[in-house]
Amino acid sequence: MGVGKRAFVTFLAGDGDYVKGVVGLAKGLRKANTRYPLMVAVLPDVPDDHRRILRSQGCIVREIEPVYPPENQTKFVRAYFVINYSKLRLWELEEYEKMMYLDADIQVFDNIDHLFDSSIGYFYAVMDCFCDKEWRNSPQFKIGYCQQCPDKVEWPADMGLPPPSYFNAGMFVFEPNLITYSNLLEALKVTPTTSFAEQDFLNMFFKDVYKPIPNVYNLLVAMLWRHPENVDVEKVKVVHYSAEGAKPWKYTGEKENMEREDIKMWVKKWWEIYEDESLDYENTTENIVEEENHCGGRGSLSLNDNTTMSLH
Ligand SMILES: O=c1ccn([C@@H]2O[C@H](COP(=O)(O)OP(=O)(O)O)[C@@H](O)[C@H]2O)c(=O)[nH]1
Ligand SMILES: OC[C@H]1O[C@H](O[C@@H]2[C@@H](O)[C@H](O)[C@@H](O)[C@H](O)[C@@H]2O)[C@H](O)[C@@H](O)[C@H]1O
Repeated sequence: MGVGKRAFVTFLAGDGDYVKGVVGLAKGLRKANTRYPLMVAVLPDVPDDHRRILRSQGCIVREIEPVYPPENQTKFVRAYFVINYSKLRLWELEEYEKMMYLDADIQVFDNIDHLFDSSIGYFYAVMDCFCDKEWRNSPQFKIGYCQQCPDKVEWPADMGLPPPSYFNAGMFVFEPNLITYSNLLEALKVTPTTSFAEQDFLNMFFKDVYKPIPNVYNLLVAMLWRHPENVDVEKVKVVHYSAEGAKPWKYTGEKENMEREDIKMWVKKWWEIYEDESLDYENTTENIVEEENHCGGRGSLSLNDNTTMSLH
C-alpha cells in the first residue's frame, strides 16, 4: 500500500444530478480546510461533461468497472442499490494507505482529517438506524428493536443474540488492500444478496474489525426525528442527506419530515457551500500555488502543512 498517501473518495454513477452532490462535497471539504484530495470513482456511464466539471473542482476522477452481485431474486430496498456494490473496487486503490469513503449525498462541515490517524487494521463507520420503513422486512423492525436505543425494546432471548453493531455504508475509513479486495470479490460470489445490498455485505465481511465511531461523523438526517436524544447538533461535523426527499439539490420540502426547521437549516447550509464561488477550485489559493509550482498543466501538488487542499 502507498506509504502515507491518504484521500477522500466518493462514488458517482449515471448521468443524473448526484454530480451536484459531489461538487458540493468537494467544496465542503475545501471549506473545512482538509489536507487531502477528493477522488471520485466514476462508473463508465458518467458523461465526459460531468467528469470535466469534477476535474474543474480539483477532484481526481478515476473510472472503475461496475461490480455486480451474483444473480439473485432479492428485491433491494431501492433497485439502484445494485450499483453500490461497485464500492468494492475502492479496495483496489492500493496506492493509498488510508481512504475515507463518503457518499455523494454527504456534506462535511468541519475538518475530519484526524480520522485518517485512526489505528490501522480496523473498519471505522457510524452505526445505522433500523426505524425507517425501508427496514420493514427485517426481524429488528418487526419487533421495534433499534441499535440506537437497545434498551427500548429488548432483543427476545428466543431470537438468539441481538444483531451485531451495524454500520451505515455511506461513510467509512478503510485501508485499500489487494488481498482484502480479492477476498471481497470471492466472498461476494457466494453471498446471497439482501435488502441493503453492499451495505449488508460490507457489514458481514468486516464484522470482526468494525469499530463504531460517533454519529457526528455521519449524521443520518433521519436520526433527527428517530433518535433526537442521540444527536448533539452543535457537535455535528458530517451530515448525510439519506432520507427520502432530503437530497439538497432536489429538495422540495414536500416529503415527510422535510418541512422540519432543522432539515431546512441543513439543506440551506449545503446550498451556501454549493453556491459559494470563493470555494470553486479555480478561485482558491492552492490552485494558484499549484500553478506557481508547476509550469503548465495541473500536476500533483506537494502539500505543505499550511496548504489547505489540493484537489487535482
Ligand atoms: O444514481 C445514482 C445513485 C447513487 N449514486 C451514488 O451512490 C450513493 C448511495 O446512494 P444514495 O445516496 O441514494 O443512498 P442513501 O445514502 O440515500 O441511502 C450516492 O450517494 C452516490 O454516491 C450515484 O452516483 N448515482
Ligand atoms: O446500498 C445500500 C445503501 O445503504 C445506506 O443507505 C440506507 C441506510 O442508511 C438505511 O438505514 C436507510 O433507512 C436508508 O434510507 C438508506 O438508503 C447507505 O447510506 C448507502 O450509501 C448505501 O450503502
